Amino acid sequence: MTILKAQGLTKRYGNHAAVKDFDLHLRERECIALLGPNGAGKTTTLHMLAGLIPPTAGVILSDNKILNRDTIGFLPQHPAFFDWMYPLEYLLLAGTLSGMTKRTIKERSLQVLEMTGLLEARKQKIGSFSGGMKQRLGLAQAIMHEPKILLLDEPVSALDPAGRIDVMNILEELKKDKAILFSTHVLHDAEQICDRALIMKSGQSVSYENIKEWRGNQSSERYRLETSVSLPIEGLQNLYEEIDIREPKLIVGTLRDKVTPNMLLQQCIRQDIGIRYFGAEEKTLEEHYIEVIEG
Ligand SMILES: Nc1ncnc2c1ncn2[C@@H]1O[C@H](COP(=O)(O)OP(=O)(O)OP(=O)(O)O)[C@@H](O)[C@H]1O
Repeated sequence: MTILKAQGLTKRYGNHAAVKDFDLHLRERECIALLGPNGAGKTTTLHMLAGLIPPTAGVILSDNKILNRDTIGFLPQHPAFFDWMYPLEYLLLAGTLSGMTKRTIKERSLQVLEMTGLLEARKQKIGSFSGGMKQRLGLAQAIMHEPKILLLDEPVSALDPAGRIDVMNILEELKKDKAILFSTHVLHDAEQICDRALIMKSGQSVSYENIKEWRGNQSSERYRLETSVSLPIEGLQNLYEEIDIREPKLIVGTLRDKVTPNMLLQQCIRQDIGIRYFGAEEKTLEEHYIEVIEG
């Protein structure tokens, strides 16, 4: 069932359309990545969906009714923290702003700190937190009131690899009972965790892929060949229809009609080329993204 629907969403600043005719169908427990270059309109879209800025045109519905803000948890791109506060004070503030009672806030704060791996750090001031811990506290704030929908603006872009993995693991858990829409420039994460990827360019949605179906639809006729020596390409080249020599020891390509992978491997053996890896290669979301953005 669609839990968040947007139709014809548009935001104009003067003559400039930051977002134009944007449609979205976010289903229960679905995770969608919002991708696009800087300035594509991702933040503006998330702000409209979160009710932070009014759209110039278009409608936003939840369960086919006018969106109730209580169903949304939002993590801004640059969450503001008071360094002198303790995490529980910050969550008290967030819970109070969401209209929660003091008693519920107390219980729920400990739960969300546990979920975000910050329970042990509850006696530390926020000022002593690392970037990753702050981002997790931002997530804790977003889920305080148990929203059904999470909107996250670049939750991992500013984090180091360990911090990114922590946040991604939390999102994996959260998506078991929440619908999540998050913007990111880290395409690998989007590919790992999301059901769909929505690519925006110049304020418009230009590609909307179901990641599983998109993978299944790919004809895996590209092969990746990694060798232990720099490739003497003569002899191999005429077996390929299309060839991409990425590095001296790595080529990716599609074989000619009637050429089998075995024939390619036999040719490598004849030329005494040591094979380190050979296998079918699927297109990555990153390659698809670049084709869509540059196309
Ligand atoms: N308050 C504003 N006034 C005028 N123009 C704005 C305003 N907010 C955003 N824009 C413009 O709208 C466009 C979309 O901006 P937005 O921040 O939504 O992009 P984004 O995809 O989130 O970019 P990034 O990846 O850099 O965060 C940009 O051209 C931006 O300059």
